[in-house]
Amino acid sequence: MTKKNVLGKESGIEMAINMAVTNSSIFTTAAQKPPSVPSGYITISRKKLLQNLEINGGTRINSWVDSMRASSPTHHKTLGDDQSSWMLQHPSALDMFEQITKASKGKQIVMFLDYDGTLSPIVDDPDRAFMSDAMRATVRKLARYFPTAIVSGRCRDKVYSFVRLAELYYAGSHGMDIKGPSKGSNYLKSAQSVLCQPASEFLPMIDEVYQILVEKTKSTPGAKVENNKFCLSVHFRCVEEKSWSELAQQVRSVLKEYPKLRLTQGRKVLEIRPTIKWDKGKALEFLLESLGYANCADVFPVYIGDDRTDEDAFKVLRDRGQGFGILVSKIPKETNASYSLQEPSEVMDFLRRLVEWKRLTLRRQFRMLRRAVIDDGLVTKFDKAEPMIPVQDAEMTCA
Ligand SMILES: O=P(O)(O)OC[C@H]1O[C@H](O[C@H]2O[C@H](CO)[C@@H](O)[C@H](O)[C@H]2O)[C@H](O)[C@@H](O)[C@@H]1O
Repeated sequence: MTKKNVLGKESGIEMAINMAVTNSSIFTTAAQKPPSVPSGYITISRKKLLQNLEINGGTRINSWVDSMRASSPTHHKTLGDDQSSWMLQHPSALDMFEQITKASKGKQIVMFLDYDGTLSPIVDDPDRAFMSDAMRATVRKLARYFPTAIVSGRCRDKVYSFVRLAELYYAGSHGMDIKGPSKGSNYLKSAQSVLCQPASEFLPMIDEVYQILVEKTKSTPGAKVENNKFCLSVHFRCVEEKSWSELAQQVRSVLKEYPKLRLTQGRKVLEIRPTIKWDKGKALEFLLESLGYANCADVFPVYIGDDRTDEDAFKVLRDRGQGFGILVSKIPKETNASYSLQEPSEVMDFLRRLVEWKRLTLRRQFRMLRRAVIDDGLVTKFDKAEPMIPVQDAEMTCA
């Protein structure tokens, strides 16, 4: 039933079905359509797709499991035609750097960064997904130049314990737990207290389901249930592939008793979350609004992420026609992102280039301003003031 393409990955049909399982509201209008799928992929009508989903729970489980299998980069070694075609549609953000900065000209860039697989490499143990010191230093510099938010499926406290930068915005639990910087934000001071928890009423239910799932899955070697406060993750990464269907079935059977919870899929993980209409895309909109960019044409949001759950944010940007998404992936995936990066090390390169570009741009602007002041004969006043203004802050004001 599963049609593999030349890279041995899931076919267009399977991708489409899996995406629909994750978010059935996707692709409802022509305007929301993602870029057309690369040649060699097969498309399927929405009606047919929904029929496929209705067949039975088993089909759904199989498609999750097949998709998890397919998403392992170790299965894909060659750069075939499909990959080249996909790269044409989603070129490397590093190769397109100049075009990207040109498009942002005169606008305020706001950065949104997913954590796992974007800032930190994917590892077997979710408790040891540390980001490197070099990445931390890069993100710290980034936040000096642009408002920066971490948007993660993890519990907010947990992702903070990995990132440890108090000057950032954090949206944990797939955006269901948002908080502004606790120190040193150069941007909207009142946003420091921003707090958004649209799923608070689900806390007792999530805790209850966590206990049940821990109990239910403990007979499956390698299975791990992670409590992300407003959502849960059931990890498959260390479970033998032959046990994946059974584990997925166990999770599904628990969820049957909780119609107010839904299942979505990540990288070798099934995620349980409230059925509320809230996701990383909504979190992005909420943060833009909190920063004062709700109806602003002069904002340029950039979202970098590697996961299906990041697609909600990519789609928001595509629909708004503002900024763009960057998908971190070594393999072609159906996506609403415009550009791609292969792995966290490329993300770091991209962020460093962005910092350097902004630093040089601001220095140039600062020099021009200084020249203008000198030309206007205000040199004495200006020269007195200069040492009082740290270059960083002086640069910020003319951004
Ligand atoms: O939104 P994110 O920040 O990308 O969080 C999504 C999930 O990330 C974590 O799981 C993933 O990374 C683990 C560590 O590298 C890996 O072992 C696992 O297989 C991946 O799915 C996190 O543990 C989950 O709770 C998040 O939902």
